[in-house]
Amino acid sequence: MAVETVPHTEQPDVLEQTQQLIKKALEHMGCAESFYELLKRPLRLMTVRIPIRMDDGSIRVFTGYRAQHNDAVGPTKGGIRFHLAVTPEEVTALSMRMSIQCGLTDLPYGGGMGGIECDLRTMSAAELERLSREYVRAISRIVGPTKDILAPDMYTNAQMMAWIMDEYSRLREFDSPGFITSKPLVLGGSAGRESSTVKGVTIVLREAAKAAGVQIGGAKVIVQGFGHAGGYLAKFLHDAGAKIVGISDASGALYHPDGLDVDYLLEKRDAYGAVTHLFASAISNRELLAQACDILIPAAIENQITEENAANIKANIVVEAANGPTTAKATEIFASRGVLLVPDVLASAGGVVASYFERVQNNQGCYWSEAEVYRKLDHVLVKAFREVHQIALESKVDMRLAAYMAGLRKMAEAMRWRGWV
Ligand SMILES: NC(=O)c1ccc[n+]([C@@H]2O[C@H](COP(=O)([O-])OP(=O)(O)OC[C@H]3O[C@@H](n4cnc5c(N)ncnc54)[C@H](O)[C@@H]3O)[C@@H](O)[C@H]2O)c1
Repeated sequence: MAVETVPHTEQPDVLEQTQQLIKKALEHMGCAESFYELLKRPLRLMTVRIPIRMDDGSIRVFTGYRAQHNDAVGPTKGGIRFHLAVTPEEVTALSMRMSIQCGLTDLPYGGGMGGIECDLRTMSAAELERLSREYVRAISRIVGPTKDILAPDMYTNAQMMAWIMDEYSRLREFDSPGFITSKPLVLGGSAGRESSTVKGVTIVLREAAKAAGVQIGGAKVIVQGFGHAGGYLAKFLHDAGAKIVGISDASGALYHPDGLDVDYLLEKRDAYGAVTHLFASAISNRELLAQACDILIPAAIENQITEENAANIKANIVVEAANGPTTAKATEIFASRGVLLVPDVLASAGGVVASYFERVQNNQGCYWSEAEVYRKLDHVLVKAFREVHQIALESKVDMRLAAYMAGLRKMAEAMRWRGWV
């Protein structure tokens, strides 16, 4: 029985938006049309059909993908998501964004991304293990520690990474920890990897505040979303002396100009990051975004800041902890108003940098402390932020376009040297 899939209408838009940004960035960089011709699609996109015997004895056929955007600089690298709405367009767009993240942080990688159409909630652990193992067998010809390095993404975790690494090592008949990152520590995982993405957000936020002349101590901050990312960021900023004047979750928002009690809210928050339903004074997310603050951190879902509300936002700095919270039109409005927008590709780049550190440690057989990982992460992200900011100032473009230009620079040069363009 084939797995049921649902249409995911947003996916082609994500691909189209990513392609448009790449095209615009290459034009600003003075690259010929041939660069875009190659970069508008992945070099390889593999589709696999995977028959799995389910616990009840029936066979179910799953569809999986692996996109490898560009390997001019080095092997591709990127996550795997297990989700019913995974499509080839989605993994294509995400592989392109991974290329940008690797490029702007100067990692020796291009972007990759994969996924399997499946609904984890309906599968047992044994079925998931069989699916993880068969997926890597199905794509084994095109992946490997020097070809394409895998990692977790939505709805995948360290256990699945361990199964995939184990299956790949069996296939190749040698232990291959550097083939996949975010493994359990005992299998060659890296200290600090789990918090590296959100830790990275705090590093670029600190740099953005410096660049905009805003002191974090005493700054008024609104955080949209109070889950893993939003809760961590609210706590980090609160401890750094900022005043968290607003937070929100899926059902509403809380705002107080004198600051909220973040520790109390974190204590009351449930496992889904929900807390505002406990308060009669809750307002809507839309109302929250229009309140006074110096720094706004969207850390929930996409398309929250649009051409309809961008002009009402009071913050001088907006840091996109979530993926795609600001539309292209809203990005333009921010740029025309002088709001410093730190785009998602830069704000969330800490994860792939820490994945790279994990692979370096696997190759060396020598492991670093969490403090060492964070020190190195700081160094890479400060450099990345400064480069992107400088490109934005020099080329008079917004930070999102500047991030794409920084992300494509090395890849474009490598393609030229290789004679691909
Ligand atoms: N988990 C991480 O380490 C991490 C790090 C950096 C960035 N991110 C990104 O941040 C975003 C959130 O991830 P997470 O891990 O915190 O998820 P999560 O599921 O832990 O939390 C999501 C939060 O957003 C809230 N939310 C959902 N819909 C909302 C809406 N319409 N309006 C306002 N709030 C809403 C939920 O109530 C919850 O508080 C994602 O885009 C993710 O990619 C996650």
